[in-house]
Amino acid sequence: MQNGKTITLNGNNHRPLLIDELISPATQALNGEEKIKLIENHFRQIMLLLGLDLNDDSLKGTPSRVAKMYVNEMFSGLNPATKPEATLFENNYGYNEMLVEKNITVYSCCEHHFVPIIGKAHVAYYPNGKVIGQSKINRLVHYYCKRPQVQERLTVQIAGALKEALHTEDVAVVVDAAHLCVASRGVGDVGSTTLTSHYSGRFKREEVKKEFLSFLK
Ligand SMILES: Nc1nc2c(ncn2[C@@H]2O[C@H](COP(=O)(O)OP(=O)(O)OP(=O)(O)O)[C@@H](O)[C@H]2O)c(=O)[nH]1
Ligand SMILES: [Zn+2]
Repeated sequence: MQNGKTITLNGNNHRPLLIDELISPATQALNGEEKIKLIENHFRQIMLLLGLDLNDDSLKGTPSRVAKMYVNEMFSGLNPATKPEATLFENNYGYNEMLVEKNITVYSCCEHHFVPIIGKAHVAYYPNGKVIGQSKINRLVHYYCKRPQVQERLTVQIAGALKEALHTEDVAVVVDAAHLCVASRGVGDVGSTTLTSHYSGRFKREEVKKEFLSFLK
C-alpha cells in the first residue's frame, strides 16, 4: 500500500507492442507524482544496500532526483501522453523527392544495463500528399529514445511512427550509436558503435537506398 493505493507490479503481465505500446494496468493507475514517490523509496533502498550514507548532505536528495529524472526525463517516452503530434502540411510545392533529416541526436538508455546509448539517427521519406514539420521527425525520435531500449526496437519504432504519421511506406531509418554498456563496463570497447537500419517501400530499391546512404556520407 502506498499513498492510499495498492499496486501489484507484475513484470510478466504485459508485452509492449512495437508502435502503440501498452502500459501495464497497475502502472496506468498511478499518476506521475505517485510513480516518483514509489521509485524514490525503492532507489533509497538500493543506495542503502550499497552502503551509502543517506544522511550525507550530497546524497540525501539523490533518491528523489533519480526518481524525477526517470519519470519526467529519461523514461518520459513510456507515457503515451508525451507522444508528439505530427504537424502535417499540404505538399503545395509538389516536392516529390527524398527528404532526409540526418544527425538527429539519440540519447537513450540500454534496457539491459540502464546505462546510456548515445548516437545519431538518420531518417528519410518520400512525401505522399503531405509533408511533416521537420522538427516533428526529431521529436518522434526523441520520444522513442526516452525509454529503456534496445537499438533494434528503437529503429523499428521510429520507422513505424513515421509511416503512421506520413501515410506512406516510403521510409528509411538508420541509427548509429555507442552503447555505454559496451564502452564503460563489460567488454570495455570504447571504439565500437552499433548500426541498425530499416528500409521499406521505395527504399528497398538498391538505387534509392544508395542515394539515401550517399546523403549520410
Ligand atoms: N541486440 C542488442 N543487444 C544489446 C543492446 N544493448 C545492449 N545489448 C547487449 O545485451 C547483452 C546482455 O548480455 P548478458 O550476458 O545478459 O549481460 P552481461 O553479462 O552484462 O554481458 P556483457 O555486456 O557481455 O558483460 C550484452 O551482450 C549487451 O551488449 C541492444 O541495443 N541490442
Ligand atoms: Zn547494455
